[in-house]
Amino acid sequence: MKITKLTTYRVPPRWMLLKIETDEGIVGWGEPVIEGRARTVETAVEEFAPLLIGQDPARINDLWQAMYRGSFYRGGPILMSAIAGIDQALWDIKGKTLGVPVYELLGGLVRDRMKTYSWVGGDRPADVIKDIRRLREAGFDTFKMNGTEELGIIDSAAAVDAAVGRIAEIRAAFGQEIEFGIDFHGRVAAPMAKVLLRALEPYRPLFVEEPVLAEQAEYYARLAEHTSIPLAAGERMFSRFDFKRVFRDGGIAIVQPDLSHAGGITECVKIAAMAEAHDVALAPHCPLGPVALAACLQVDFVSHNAVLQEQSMGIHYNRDAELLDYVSNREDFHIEGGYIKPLPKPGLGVVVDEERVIEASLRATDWRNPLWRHADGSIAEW
Ligand SMILES: O=C(O)C(=O)C[C@@H](O)[C@H](O)CO
Ligand SMILES: [Mg+2]
Repeated sequence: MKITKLTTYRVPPRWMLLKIETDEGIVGWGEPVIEGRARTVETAVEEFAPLLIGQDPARINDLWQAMYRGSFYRGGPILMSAIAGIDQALWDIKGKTLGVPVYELLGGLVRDRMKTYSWVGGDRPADVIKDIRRLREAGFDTFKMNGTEELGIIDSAAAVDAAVGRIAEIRAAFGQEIEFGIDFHGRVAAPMAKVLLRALEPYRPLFVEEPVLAEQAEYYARLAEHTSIPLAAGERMFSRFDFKRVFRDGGIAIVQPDLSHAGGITECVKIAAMAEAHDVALAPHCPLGPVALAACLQVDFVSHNAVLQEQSMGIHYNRDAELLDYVSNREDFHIEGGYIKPLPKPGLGVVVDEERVIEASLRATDWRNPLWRHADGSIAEW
């Protein structure tokens, strides 16, 4: 079998889907995208195409190494997202060729269902109580929200109290009937992370995510000494080589590689195994589309240390398209009581409605994350 064509489709709300065709008619789908840089990743995919056209899609490991090591300048969000989507599509082709889901090719299931969580509140964490109530009716009991609005490197007691007060309200409203992660989203600098973590302790969040920016990873171990709250990170790390420093230095209890940013299934199963060796849990990051989620689930179902799966149903980014809009086999993505079952179909397990993708690609917009500024006019982390 030979790879014959790569086609990318940028689609609302902010995703990009990749179709890889072969000379035997089997097609694989991937989701190579970095939110806010879809066109840049699209160019990176186009630049990898000459390396792939004419090659045997079954040789995923060799093609992965050729894309990664064939780039003298390597790693980082753009190239690793391009490789991720291509890798996903190659695994999709392999599974479809052999007539089995990818998890069967990775040693089979380690669990019968996977726990998922939903986002509540928006960029500025408002209305979380209302959102939790609505999603609890849909059977969810685990949630994630932004922990703060803009926050200064050093900020006021009032800003801390506003952040903590929201969490206190949640516990007052729902007690221990729900669990939730708090995403600091890189908005919190190390000095304030200590203050906030200490103030949030009484409310026992399931985890605090990106307690500081990924480029401040050396603080994870120090912050972990300072709090019992499990710390999570990973969406802005892009390969084993980024994660190995986190495992070496410690401090992170949950790693959250993004299957569409960190080199795809081939790389993320290795990151998952590294995490297991360090007694670190896996909770893949996935605020993206259905192909990314399907790739996450393939890794979740073969990873002993997988504990939680993010999915974007109802997330505040999905303005003009929802998670399953481009999927024909929506029933396979049914979430019951917050759990999802293994996707039964061959390959990644997602049947892409190509007509809807093509139609939607005609109205794709260039999503960009907002640029926030503090009251003094200086740039604020979003
Ligand atoms: O889902 C998460 O954990 C996030 O932090 C959302 C963020 O990743 C946005 O997708 C960036 O555009
Ligand atoms: Mg996050």
